[in-house]
Amino acid sequence: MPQPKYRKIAVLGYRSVGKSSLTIQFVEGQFVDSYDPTIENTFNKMVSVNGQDFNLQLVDTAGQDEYSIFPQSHSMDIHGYVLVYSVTSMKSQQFSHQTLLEKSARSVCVTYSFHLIFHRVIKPEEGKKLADSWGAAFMESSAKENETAVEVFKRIILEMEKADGNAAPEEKKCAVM
Ligand SMILES: Nc1nc2c(ncn2[C@@H]2O[C@H](COP(=O)(O)OP(=O)(O)OP(=O)(O)O)[C@@H](O)[C@H]2O)c(=O)[nH]1
Repeated sequence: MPQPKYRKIAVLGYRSVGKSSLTIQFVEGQFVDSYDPTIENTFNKMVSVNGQDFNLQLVDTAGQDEYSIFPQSHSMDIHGYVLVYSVTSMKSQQFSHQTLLEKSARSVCVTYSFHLIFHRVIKPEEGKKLADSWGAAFMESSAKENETAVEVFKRIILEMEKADGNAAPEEKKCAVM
């Protein structure tokens, strides 16, 4: 069995788009209904993807806005980024443009939280087009569904593997430990 690979992932995006909810759904398997603005939280999780163990460190960052200064620490030692916006907020999507363009992300996985789906204002094809223009992976997910939250982190692992020049492993089950 190969040694676990350490990977550090930053979860970024506009304020209140579901960064913490998505991360906690992945790490703890539960949906947090309350809203408590994040300063910064770090989580650790071991996952196995295609027979390779990954020791993940997830940095759930404080929500950014037009006035935030992007912390230098979020550009250092990060192997991959999960950029979140809410499909209910055009502003949060436009902001994700800015965040991404400001930095040289090594691997980016874009995810869209189904935040109050009845008020969706951004169509999936719009998100896909945007992600394609960055060469980023695209996914829609809901922090209420464990399966889609797991898929997001599985996808960013695969994107990081590709960026490392490792042949993209075949699609197999992702086991969360
Ligand atoms: N219905 C629904 N609500 C969500 C979803 N994701 C997050 N929420 C709700 O949206 C609110 C904000 O979620 P958070 O996860 O705290 O957002 P955040 O981006 O971490 O917030 P900041 O750290 O302040 O930027 C909470 O009340 C969550 O319960 C989702 O996928 N579906």
